[in-house]
Amino acid sequence: MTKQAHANIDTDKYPHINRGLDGIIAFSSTKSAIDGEKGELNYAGYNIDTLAENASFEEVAFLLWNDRLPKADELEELNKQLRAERDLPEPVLEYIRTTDKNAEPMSVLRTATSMLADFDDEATDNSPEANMRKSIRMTARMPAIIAAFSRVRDGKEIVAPLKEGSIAYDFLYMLNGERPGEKAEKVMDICLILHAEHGMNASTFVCRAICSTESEIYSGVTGACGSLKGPLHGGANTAVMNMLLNLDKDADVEAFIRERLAERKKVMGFGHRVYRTIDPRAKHLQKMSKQLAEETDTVYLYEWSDKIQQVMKDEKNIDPNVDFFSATVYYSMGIKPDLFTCIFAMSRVTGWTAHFMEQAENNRLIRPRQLYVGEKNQPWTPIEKR
Ligand SMILES: CC(=O)SCCNC(=O)CCNC(=O)[C@H](O)C(C)(C)COP(=O)(O)OP(=O)(O)OC[C@H]1O[C@@H](n2cnc3c(N)ncnc32)[C@H](O)[C@@H]1OP(=O)(O)O
Ligand SMILES: O=C([O-])CC(=O)C(=O)O
Repeated sequence: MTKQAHANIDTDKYPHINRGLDGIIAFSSTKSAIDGEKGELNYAGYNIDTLAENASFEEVAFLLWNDRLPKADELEELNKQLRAERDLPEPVLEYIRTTDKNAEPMSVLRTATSMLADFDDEATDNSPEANMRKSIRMTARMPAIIAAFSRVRDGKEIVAPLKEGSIAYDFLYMLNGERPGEKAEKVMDICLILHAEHGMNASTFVCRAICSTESEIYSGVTGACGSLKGPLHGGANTAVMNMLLNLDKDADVEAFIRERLAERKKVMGFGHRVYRTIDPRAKHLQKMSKQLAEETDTVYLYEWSDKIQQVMKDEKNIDPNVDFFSATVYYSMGIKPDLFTCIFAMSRVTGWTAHFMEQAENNRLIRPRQLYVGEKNQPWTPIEKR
């Protein structure tokens, strides 16, 4: 009955209803520009290709938080702060040690990020200065949470951060218990750059909506984690890998995809609300996926991905998004599929916090309207007569 009420909406009478807020401009922002037709993405004035080729993730974080690139001493200072803040409070480590080993890593990341607020004296200080310090703290600590849970559930000791090098370097060190090579660090760094910011995506919208009530930044990031983990958003990278790993080695991938489409099922890692062509981030990830597959024994996964891309183009004219090739990149690096979305989050925290601070600077409560499609003023029926 309720479903029927939604289906019966007279769209001539209510032309302004916009399911999914598609195309609605709700904010102005200096953080990123997406040209969905051209397949172009800029972060605060810099093309993603330029950043992927030249920047470090830490430089991108500075750019998103300050709308300009850092000078050498500013980058050094930011790196110093990011390294100094990597330790987790003991109760957060204890939560990670004692939570269910089968918990979803994104749920653990969400809960532990929320807990960080309890051990931050500045948690409820909404001043721009405190928000910047908390953004740095969360960016520094989220990788430690992910790595710690990954080790604990595998029955291994938690590895403390080295507090050296880049976020990518220390994350891989904490995850694997050994210092990463230059190439692995570089690949991870580029992945973090590519995932840092993307306009008014669902999780960033959630973060801004939380900010708009004058709540605080840990709540914004916690809510954003909850939004990102859904399979229609950041959770798609895990879903892509699970789809590939569930196929038999001799599977007819083309037939598998055609069958899914015939059943009107979605193929994860494809399609986008804004892009009408290939996601510019996917191009970088595809290149890395191919190279890494050739260096490991996972060439078949790249070949499957390539085939899926062709079928999706032929059948639906739909292109890969950021989640499609990131899946095989992380897999080739030996990372477990259910950690992929966490890696997305440890990058996107920079975009979320940048938007939180931007919203706080120019705030208005976010509160759209709904069209009520139910009954009204019904007579009361006593419980025994219902
Ligand atoms: C980081 C990110 O969040 S990137 C997105 C990650 N999500 C995914 O990869 C999940 C798969 N993709 C999708 O579900 C969608 O493309 C979304 C959610 C990303 C965008 O959704 P919307 O803008 O609402 O588009 P919508 O879902 O209405 O799709 C429009 C049409 O394209 C089809 N379509 C879109 N994506 C796909 C897909 N991945 N596989 C098959 N068909 C698809 C839909 O079935 C629909 O077809 P129809 O008009 O015949 O019904
Ligand atoms: O913009 C979106 O809707 C989703 C996306 O690609 C992202 O958040 O990176």
